[in-house]
Amino acid sequence: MTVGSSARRLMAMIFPTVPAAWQADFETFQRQLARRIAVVAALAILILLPAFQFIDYVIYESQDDLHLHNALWRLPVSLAALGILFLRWKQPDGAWPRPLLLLMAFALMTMMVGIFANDKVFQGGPADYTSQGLIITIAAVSMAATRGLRDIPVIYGLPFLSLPFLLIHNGVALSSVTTHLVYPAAMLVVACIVVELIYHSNIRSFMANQQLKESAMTDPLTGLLNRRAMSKELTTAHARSLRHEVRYAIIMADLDRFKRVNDAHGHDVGDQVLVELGNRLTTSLRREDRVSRWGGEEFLMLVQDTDESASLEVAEKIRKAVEEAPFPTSAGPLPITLSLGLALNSERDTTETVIIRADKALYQAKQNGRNRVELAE
Ligand SMILES: Nc1nc2c(ncn2[C@@H]2O[C@H](COP(=O)(O)OP(=O)(O)OP(=O)(O)O)[C@@H](O)[C@H]2O)c(=O)[nH]1
Repeated sequence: MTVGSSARRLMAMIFPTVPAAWQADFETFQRQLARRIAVVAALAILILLPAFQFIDYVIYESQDDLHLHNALWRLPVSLAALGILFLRWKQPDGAWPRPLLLLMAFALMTMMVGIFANDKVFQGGPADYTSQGLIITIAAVSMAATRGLRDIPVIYGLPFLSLPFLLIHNGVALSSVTTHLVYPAAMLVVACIVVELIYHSNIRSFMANQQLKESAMTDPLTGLLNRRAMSKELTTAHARSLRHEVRYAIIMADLDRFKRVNDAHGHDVGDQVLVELGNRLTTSLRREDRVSRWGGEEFLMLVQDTDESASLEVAEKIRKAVEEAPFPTSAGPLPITLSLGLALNSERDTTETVIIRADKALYQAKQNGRNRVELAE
């Protein structure tokens, strides 16, 4: 292994990226994560901000300007939190979680920076208390950056850029503005690191989960759907067929005289034939159709939105794709053929009855000489 490839593997381990095929699932994962964080953060905000407002009154009783100022800074973030809880109730599966979470985080940082800038100059004001508040807020808001570093400018950019102006506006001397910026700037750097670590650990846990999910759904030899996953697909297709009044077809396919291949060339060569068959079946079907390894050398295919002549054409195309070119194996090219049974669903069917009819048609194809398609009655 070269130094370059080791470095690349190390970088991929530290900064994993999501493969294109999983992007849609990753979006869903991100949205669910953002929704959970948004709801918890909104509840925390709606409990903590009124509590802080009350504590301000108790500690700094006579400073009405301070209370009004703080209440105004606290209002937008409280509204954003209320908006999140409202949408969670009205549109639980909507696309709002990420944008609203970012908006609430931005409002929270703006609030904190505003209060921080004001308390720095307030006579007897709670400067230390807001410095600590700023640190805690930055740490808490880091959770809102569900896309890592790229969310930071959205959340922190404007509040931090406006901090020097707020300080000057509140009467801080130009010469001491930079002193007041040290704390927030240091926290910003820490936040960037934390956010990136959280983001990549999220990606890693998503990928681990996804790999588990995929391996529970696929046949390890051919990479096709396994029987369990295909059963789910059939249930969905059946419900869809009833709802939209469209038909689906099930094609049950079985290699002809496959035992002879195993006996003559060994199990490994037999496995190579199964893998090649999986590829040919997949490339013969449309994207919305499904192929599964139903049992040892038996494959079940689901053809969506179809009718008798179209599905017969598909089955014939598959048969030809297997027959027309020998299968490349380590024992050399082997001529292979496939028998297929085809059944279309009707209103009276369940998925099980369609499978039984496809199976019977397959049996008929074997009886009638193999390497052929039979349509179920
Ligand atoms: N290499 C390999 N062979 C398998 C696998 N699963 C099942 N088989 C073999 O598939 C063969 C099926 O044989 P049979 O049921 O007798 O059928 P056939 O020889 O294909 O004959 P017909 O179906 O009647 O045309 C058996 O030899 C099984 O061992 C597998 O995962 N790998």
